[in-house]
Amino acid sequence: MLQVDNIHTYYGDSHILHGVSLKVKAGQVTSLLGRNGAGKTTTLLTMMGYLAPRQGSVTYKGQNISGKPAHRISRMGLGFVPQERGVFPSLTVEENLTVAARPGKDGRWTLARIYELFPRLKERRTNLGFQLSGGEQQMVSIGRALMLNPEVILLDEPSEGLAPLIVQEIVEIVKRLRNEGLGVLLIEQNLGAALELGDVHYVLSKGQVCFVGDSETLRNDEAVLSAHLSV
Ligand SMILES: Nc1ncnc2c1ncn2[C@@H]1O[C@H](COP(=O)(O)OP(=O)(O)OP(=O)(O)O)[C@@H](O)[C@H]1O
Repeated sequence: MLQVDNIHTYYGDSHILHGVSLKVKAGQVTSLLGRNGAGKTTTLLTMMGYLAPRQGSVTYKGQNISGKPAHRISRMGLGFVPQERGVFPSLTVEENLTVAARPGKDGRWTLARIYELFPRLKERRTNLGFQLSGGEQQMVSIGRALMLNPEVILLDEPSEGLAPLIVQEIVEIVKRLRNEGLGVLLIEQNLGAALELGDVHYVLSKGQVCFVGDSETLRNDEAVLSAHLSV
């Protein structure tokens, strides 16, 4: 569905991604792991069109999307939940959710369905962005991406800084999205959550993929766990 082939991405003269390739399939969670600075966020930003790869390509449903502007890529069906969450502080929860909403082909995600997925957001729908907890902000950020009716959703460290109970809530939400047939690409520092969720894991090191495999294979690969995942 979404495929990255041999991308090389730079920040100015700094060569960050050295030939990263990966695939995101519908109805699966693809996890992207690796130490700080390994290139995970850079990979997502390249896929979403915020950075243009100097070499290689990003293909979505057979179409080369590398170098297309981010707003067009998002309109094609790629939802993005950035690490910094991007909640507008002076808008209400409901305004944050609807500000960029757009019906998809089958208009599946509506405000009512987002509130069913996140009952807490319904309770807080008139609260302003700056009044929300970290977990609630993360829910708004995921809900807002869903309101664009994506077929693939890219999540950059959704559990970062959240209490364990909220992390578990986010894990359950990601499972539901996968079960609804979305393709999910997940950057996750919480290895337990990543192992629970990931159908396939890619481990990045210095801008290159150094491991691809399922949770069981990763759990048993002590060399990769200790060298690249601080376990
Ligand atoms: N705007 C930028 N300008 C220059 N270098 C950058 C920029 N953003 C990131 N980098 C560098 O690119 C490398 C990869 O960063 P990236 O954010 O992709 O890593 P990451 O694996 O997502 O790690 P983290 O968990 O810290 O976000 C790092 O060495 C980082 O210092």
